[in-house]
Amino acid sequence: MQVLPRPTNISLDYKELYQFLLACQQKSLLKNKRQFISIPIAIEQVDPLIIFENLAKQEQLNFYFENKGKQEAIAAIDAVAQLQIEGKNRFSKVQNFIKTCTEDIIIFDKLNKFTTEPRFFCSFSFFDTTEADYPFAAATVFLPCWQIVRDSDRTILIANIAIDPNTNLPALIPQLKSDISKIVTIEQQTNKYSFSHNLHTKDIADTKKLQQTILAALTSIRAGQLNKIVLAQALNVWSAKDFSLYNSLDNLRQNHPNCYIFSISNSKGQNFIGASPERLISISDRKLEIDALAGSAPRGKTAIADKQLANQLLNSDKEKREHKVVIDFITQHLNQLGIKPQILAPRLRQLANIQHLWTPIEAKIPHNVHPLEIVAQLHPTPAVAGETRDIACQQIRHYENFERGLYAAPIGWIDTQNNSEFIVGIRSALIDRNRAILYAGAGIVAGSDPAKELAEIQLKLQALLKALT
Ligand SMILES: C=C(O[C@@H]1C=C(C(=O)O)C=C[C@H]1O)C(=O)O
Repeated sequence: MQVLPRPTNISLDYKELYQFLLACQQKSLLKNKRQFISIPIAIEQVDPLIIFENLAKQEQLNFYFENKGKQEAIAAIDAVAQLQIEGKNRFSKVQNFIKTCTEDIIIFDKLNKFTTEPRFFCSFSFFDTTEADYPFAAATVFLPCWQIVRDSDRTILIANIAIDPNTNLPALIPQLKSDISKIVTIEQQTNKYSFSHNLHTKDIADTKKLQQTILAALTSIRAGQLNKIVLAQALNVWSAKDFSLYNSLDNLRQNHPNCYIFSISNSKGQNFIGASPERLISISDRKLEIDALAGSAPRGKTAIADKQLANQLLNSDKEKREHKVVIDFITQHLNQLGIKPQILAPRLRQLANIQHLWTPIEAKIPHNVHPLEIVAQLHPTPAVAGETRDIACQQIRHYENFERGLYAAPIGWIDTQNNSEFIVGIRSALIDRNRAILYAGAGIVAGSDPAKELAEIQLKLQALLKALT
């Protein structure tokens, strides 16, 4: 059980807000267009996951993001505007949607006290299109009704509302007041429900077949068809009871404090969740940060064994080649956008169960480059597809007998100032009531040992399985 200080009064002048909304309604009348009013409110430090658990409903679009190590957590609940699309131009269509909505956003923040802007939350699938029965669209973007952003020293709640000439403002204010009061008085303590593990599992791509696929991929690599391919496995899991989204996310953040914990719902009862160590992009005041992450080893059981594994990883030719392919690809594709990256020294990214070779990449981005142009250029990187990209993607389609869907694809947010963060949705699971499909993969290059790659995938899947309750 976790107990946090209970939120107290918040400072929002509803009379002043009413006058402001009247002026916004006038504007909407003149423009003949609905306007979005964004109302930021500083509230006491809360756990956004508890708010998420209490407020988020299965029939709404919802989004959760947390990096415990960085003391950052975001909950986005329900949509005031949304778009779900398929197809090749999905990144630019989402960009246009954000641009159009942003033109209609009016922020009620007269003193300019808050630097937290309203954010658009997005998920993309690995490929441009998804199979007809896959429960998420190839691209989803939404402006939430409620956004809660907590960092190390403050929590900002944002209410986004749509106003048109017909909106009944006298009725809206008491509703808003009651909703805000409900949110800030949510009991900041929670009891985890006890849940007996009775999980049944079945590999979709059975392990023997995956081993054969890895051998076939190695033959293609030797024949010079490609340099690297990332092959994944899907694991079907059933439980007697429905999985608890809250418990699973809470487990993930406790077990993987250095990873990005995420959850996105499709408003039809399915959720895509995971704990990813890989940041595709993060942009703050035009400073771009990217993680090149590829090349792995397990963690050792003792400090000496761990150090030995780390040293082997840092010095292995095969792992270094697998890693370099990712750095070269990112550099090249940023150059194509006129971005000159700085490649920092390679290092280790040590997680609870696994360690990776990691090279941080930084750059200052020009004013005219939108975060989604960078995402569109980079996705999928050779960390999750391979090299060359097109051939690797064709072979992934050929070899993998399951829909990747949101696995290994960009998930994140963009605010109205083009600050942004997208992670790569690896080590993830599609949850559908009492059923789940777990996904994890590994990069194959010349010299890969199929048994080791299979063991790496199992290690990643087991970490997820442990969190599902
Ligand atoms: C593809 C995944 O992870 C990727 C593959 C890695 C590897 O093979 O060394 C390391 C990190 C990720 O780039 C996954 O976890 O599903």
